Parts: sequence; C-alpha cells; structure tokens
Amino acid sequence: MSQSRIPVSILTGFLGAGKSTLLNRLLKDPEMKDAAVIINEFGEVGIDHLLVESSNDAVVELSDGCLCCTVRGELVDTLAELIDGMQTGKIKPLSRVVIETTGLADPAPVMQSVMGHPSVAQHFDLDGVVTVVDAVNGLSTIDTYPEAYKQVAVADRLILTKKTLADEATTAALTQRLRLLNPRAPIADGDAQDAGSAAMLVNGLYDPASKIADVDRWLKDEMTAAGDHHHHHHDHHHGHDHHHGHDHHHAHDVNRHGASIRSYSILHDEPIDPMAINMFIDLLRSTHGEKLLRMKAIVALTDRPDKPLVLHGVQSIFHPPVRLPAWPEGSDRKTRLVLITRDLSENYVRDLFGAFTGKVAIDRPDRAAMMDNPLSIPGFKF
Ligand SMILES: Nc1nc2c(ncn2[C@@H]2O[C@H](COP(=O)(O)OP(=O)(O)OP(=O)(O)O)[C@@H](O)[C@H]2O)c(=O)[nH]1
Repeated sequence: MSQSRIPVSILTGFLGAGKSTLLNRLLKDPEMKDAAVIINEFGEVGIDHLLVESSNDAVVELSDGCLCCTVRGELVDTLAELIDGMQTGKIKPLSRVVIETTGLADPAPVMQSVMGHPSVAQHFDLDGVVTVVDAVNGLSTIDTYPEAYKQVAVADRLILTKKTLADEATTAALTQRLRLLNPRAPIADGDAQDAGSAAMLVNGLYDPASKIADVDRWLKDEMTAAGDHHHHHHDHHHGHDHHHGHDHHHAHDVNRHGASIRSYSILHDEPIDPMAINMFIDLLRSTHGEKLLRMKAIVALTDRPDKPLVLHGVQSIFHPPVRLPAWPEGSDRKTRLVLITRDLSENYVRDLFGAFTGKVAIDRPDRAAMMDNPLSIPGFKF
C-alpha cells in the first residue's frame, strides 16, 4: 500500500529566501515532469503564479490566505482533487507533489495536513521538508520570527541561498545557528548545481525523532488543533492586519505572525516613468528597509510597457531588477506591487507611491515638490 503512496515535499523558507527561484530550477529537471506543484501565496493579487516558469500543467495556486491557517482546508481539498483527477484519468499519474508555502507559514500545520489527515495520509507520504535560508538575512530573521525558526528546525534539508551577497563571518555565524537548531539536516549550498535537482526532494519518510525535541511537540499540538478545527474563528483579511487573530489552537500565540505584519497590494493602470519607480524604491528602502519584509512587483514602464520589469525586495536587499521579454501569459499587463510590511502604515506606502506616480491628492505633496524637498514626504523625518 505504502508503495503506491505519492511522496509530498514541502518547500519552505522565510519571505524572499529564494523558494520560487529554487522551484523554477527544480521544475527544469526532467525528473519533475510528472510532479504537481501547489503554490500558496498570500495577498489578494498573486504574482508568484505569473513568475513560475513551468511547462507542467499541474501547478495549482492557493492564493488569498496563508497555508498555515485559513488555507489548510483548501490544501486538503486540493490534494483530494489530485487523487480524484488521477483516478478518473483527468490527470496523469503523479510522481510527486511539491507544496511551496508562503514565507510566513508555520510549517507544522502544513506538515500535519499531509501526515495527520486520514484521507490524505492514505494517498500521500510526507517525504521531507526542504527549507531555504537566505545567508544575508537568515540569522536575524530566525531570531526575530518564530515561523523562520520553526522552518529551520523541522527541515530535512537546508539550502543556503545568496551566499555571494553575504560576508563570510555572517555565513559562518548563520551556519553555526542552523546546526544548533537542526543538527542532522544536511546544509546545501544553493549555488551548487545539484541544489536545484529533484534528488534534493528525496528525503525518506518524515521522522520527527531526528529533529530537536520541539518539533515533535509542534506536530502534536497541530494534531490536537486539527481535531478542534470546526470551532475556529478565522479572522484573516488581506489588505488588513495579517495578525492571525483567530482564537483557535494558538490561544497562547494569538498574534501568530505579529499584529504589526500587514500584506497589501498596489495596482496601477498607467505605465510608470522608470525614474519615478526608482525613486520610490530608493526612498522606501533607505527610510524603511528593515520594515519592508517583502516586496514583489511587476511594473509596466513608459519606455517599453510591453516588457515588464520584475522587482524583488527582501528587507534591505533589493535584487537586481529583471526585464521580462513579454508579459506572462494570463496577466492583465498592469503594474502590481505586493508588499508585506511590519510596523509601516499602508497609507504611507500608498501615498509615497501615489506621489511618485502622479496621482495627486490634496493632502500629499506631488512628485515635483518632493524632488525639490524630500522632507515634504509624509512620514519622512530625520
Ligand atoms: N544573489 C542571489 N539571489 C537570489 C538567490 N536566491 C534567490 N535570489 C533572489 O531573491 C529574490 C527572492 O527570491 P524568490 O525565489 O522569489 O523568494 P521566495 O522565497 O519565493 O519569496 P516569497 O515567496 O515572497 O517568500 C529574487 O530576486 C531572486 O532572484 C541566490 O541564491 N542568490
């Protein structure tokens, strides 16, 4: 029976650590041609699905919720649909399922959905958790965000990304911390050729006993929680506080992601002057870099609106922008920015964006005024 169960891999890692980048590499491995991918992102306007380059039809996007809480039922339903699809011949037999969690996901409930849900466990085996850790931000992130700590502790394999951007001492300190949190998981260098191969996903049946003692407890807590699930109140809004205020199994931990973490998006119809977007990003990063947990954007620029620009911000790092040769299929060709910020007012960010992109509001300086006098920018104080 267990022979016929489909292995499931969970790909996790904090915001911007490099999960989608790794997934794109994995999907190029011919071994992955019969794999299904379930991507979860939160924010009302998804971008990830536009950026996953896949020749694979079986990419399912679970959006508008964080996999670790509201979307859990949806994950179980999706897995059930895959089985149904295979049984009725609508989809080809799957060799593997990869679940990419959001960067803020607590991995334990996701793992528990695969291992602990009776009808899921009948068809799927959890074959490992792969956690991507960003060498630049990793150490401070693990110390600040309990989700990041858990993601590392539960891993069967750790993949260290962005080593070329970090100095040696930072990488060494991070590696030491990873070893303490997870003594057994191999640490792979994300730049290595084989870090992006399907072999990375083969880890054997998940064994909590090989982890620090907390892991077993987290999983057991989730099992109890899953049993209580019908009592839960979910209070999870997008464009509002991402505070996980549901009073269910984490009564001791109501603000699972912290009351101050918010996710929202900004949409813009008209192509944007490259200078304006540059200045907006520069200002946001220089004044509030550490509060900018994540920014992903796809931008139509005035010079070539048919070749959108993709921007990735991860805390204070802004990765080199990438110009796409064309808009991804299925997109509406409009500029969209998805932001996850901490202790930073959504209105402030919207106003700043509006000021640079020309939507004038009575109570906001316009772009010309700001270029003359940056001190006039709302909230910009020395
Ligand atoms: N230099 C360098 N950049 C990387 C590496 N891995 C990822 N990046 C960059 O980091 C940015 C974020 O990468 P993603 O793969 O989107 O990160 P993610 O973990 O999927 O992000 P979320 O889904 O928001 O949590 C992108 O600009 C990538 O190009 C790496 O190993 N080295």
